[in-house]
Amino acid sequence: MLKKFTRILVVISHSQDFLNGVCTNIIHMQSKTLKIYSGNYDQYVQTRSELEENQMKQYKWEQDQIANMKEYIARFGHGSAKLARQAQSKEKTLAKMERGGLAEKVVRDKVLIFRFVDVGKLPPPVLQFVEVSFGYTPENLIYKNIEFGVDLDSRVALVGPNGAGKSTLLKLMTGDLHPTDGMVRRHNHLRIAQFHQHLAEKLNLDMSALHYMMREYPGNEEEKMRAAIGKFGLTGKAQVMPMNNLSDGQKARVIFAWLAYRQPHMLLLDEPTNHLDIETIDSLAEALSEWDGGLVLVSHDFRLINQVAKEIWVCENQAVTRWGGDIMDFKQHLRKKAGLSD
Ligand SMILES: Nc1ncnc2c1ncn2[C@@H]1O[C@H](COP(=O)(O)OP(=O)(O)OP(=O)(O)O)[C@@H](O)[C@H]1O
Repeated sequence: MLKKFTRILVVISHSQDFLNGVCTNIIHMQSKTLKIYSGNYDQYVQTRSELEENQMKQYKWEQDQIANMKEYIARFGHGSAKLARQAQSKEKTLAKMERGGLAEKVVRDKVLIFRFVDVGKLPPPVLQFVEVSFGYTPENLIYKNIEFGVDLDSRVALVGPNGAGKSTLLKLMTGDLHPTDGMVRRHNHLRIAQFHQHLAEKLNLDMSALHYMMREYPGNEEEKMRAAIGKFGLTGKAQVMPMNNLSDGQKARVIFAWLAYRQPHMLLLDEPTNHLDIETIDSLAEALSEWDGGLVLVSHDFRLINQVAKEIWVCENQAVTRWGGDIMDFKQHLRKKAGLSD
């Protein structure tokens, strides 16, 4: 109904699905300024990410140039006549750049502080795939003879085409699926926690987040559970109202609190950002960067991958292959493959 509404409609909502359904413009408020993005919420996230990525590139480039010029001026400004002339010329270029306006560093409003509990170390090998083959049916193998290890200092992003087997690989890691051939070895004390979208379906939405956590982890004091949920940015009334009333992003935070309370050594995250806004994603990225456990991430969100992954593994053609560059190189590679220019 709201979609057919022809006059101006202003909506303030946490629900991204709702915003996607009814909005044709998104207004972003930050540092006392407003910026309008045309399109729905998903388009806003995409455009804002791209603009910020470009802004950061420009900022870094300009700052490098400025640092080089300043160094030159300091070193040669009082040198021989020729060098001093060059230094003067650089001084002029520098002044011109500054007059023209420099790119500002991208600054984010910090809205949430996520925190995972540090768990200490387990000696490697922590999780090992030994000549693993797997297929849901024997005649259709998704993986053939794959071998790799994941340890607590691993920060891996799994990428690859839809249906290549990324989620399947996570399930083989957790033991939800068993290899058709070969072996997955896990350290005896290894605790793995997996985040995936279907966990939200397991929440009892008539319960509050606090009630839910107390039922899941019985024998704990209320204060302790409140603190555990609070670490993921759900505070006050939001902890005690039925979860039915929470946004998808807030429900995701309950799930993160639930996972974190198990104090995993290793987190496997399958599309964790689907219902999260940019600021929440950044909080998650920061928490993951500060945490000392192992991480395997499946995500279409290249920004998140860029922030937290140290390695990119490509799942394709029944194999898992380490990508030589970073996720931006991989993005470039995909664009080239699809015949898209920069
Ligand atoms: N329970 C299942 N039974 C049979 N086939 C399955 C099952 N789960 C997944 N598949 C199939 O296995 C293949 C790999 O699926 P998987 O979900 O692991 O891929 P993915 O790389 O995670 O894909 P996406 O990026 O689309 O999420 C797909 O062809 C999928 O249809």
